[in-house]
Amino acid sequence: MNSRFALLHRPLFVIMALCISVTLSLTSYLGVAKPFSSFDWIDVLGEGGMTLVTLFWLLATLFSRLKGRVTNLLFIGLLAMHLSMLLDLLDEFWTYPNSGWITTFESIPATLGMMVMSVALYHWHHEQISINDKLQQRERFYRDHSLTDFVTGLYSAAYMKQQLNREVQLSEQHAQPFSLLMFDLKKFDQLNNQYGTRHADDILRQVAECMQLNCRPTDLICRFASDRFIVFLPATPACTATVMMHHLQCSLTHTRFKTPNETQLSAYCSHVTWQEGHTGEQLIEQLCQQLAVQKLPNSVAA
Ligand SMILES: Nc1nc2c(ncn2[C@@H]2O[C@H](COP(=O)(O)OP(=O)(O)OP(=O)(O)O)[C@@H](O)[C@H]2O)c(=O)[nH]1
Repeated sequence: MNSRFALLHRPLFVIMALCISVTLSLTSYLGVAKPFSSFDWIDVLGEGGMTLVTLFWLLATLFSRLKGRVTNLLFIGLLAMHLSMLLDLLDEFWTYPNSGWITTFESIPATLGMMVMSVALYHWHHEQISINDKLQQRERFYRDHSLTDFVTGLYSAAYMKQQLNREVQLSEQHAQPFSLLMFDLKKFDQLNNQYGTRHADDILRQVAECMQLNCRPTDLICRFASDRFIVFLPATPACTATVMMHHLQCSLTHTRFKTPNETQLSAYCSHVTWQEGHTGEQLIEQLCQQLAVQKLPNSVAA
């Protein structure tokens, strides 16, 4: 509930107060008080409870909804039900010798109120569908433009490319080399077929964790494509990059990944170190070419 919403509904609060005051005044003006001994306390309790609950629903609606058609319909329906309950409660305390129509009338607002409420709920349902649609569109927008990979939580390829281009510019100014590693899991397709996508996704997540554990805090790991990862090693010369690549490759090979059976993985890997004049795309192209060579049937790595 939000008190700021209530400020939007000042006219509805006035209407509610007016209707309740008129009902109370009318019944006390037309009615004759019943003797205390004839009060039926069980009825008072039951009808009083319903009167309070409908009043609470009314207030909750005004404190939690914005202005609009659904709010107005809910207000009308709930107010009519509340007035019916109030009249029902009041005739526990008053009799109406010359105005029996009040007792006849008391159940009509409830019926009308319920009909209006039904219409309000129908429109509320449609309102909710359209809100959900908008939320889904927004969620898709953020997911599409997200900088992280949905499955592994690693950085996305788009983010890596952004960082790479920035780093190429910086390196050109400061002539400081950086390196990139690329890993491609071997026969991941078979794991997908053997264990199904859910378990294969789990493996990708565990691979991501394994790489994070074995990289330095300054390194940036991204999931480049399906079972392909890139590690960006800032301020790292070629010799250190080679050591890091073998270290990561060994870590992947020696880890037992949790699946229905424990699975061991191996990966093709390549590395490249920035040299003056190279663009980010060229570096990635070189990494991919090295992997393609390893995948050739006659290659040792294959
Ligand atoms: N579970 C899961 N599988 C994916 C995802 N993205 C791509 N894949 C699957 O990953 C597999 C990659 O297949 P390939 O590129 O042939 O790789 P591979 O089987 O490892 O082949 P080699 O690299 O030559 O050993 C395909 O079966 C894709 O459907 C994903 O997000 N989750």
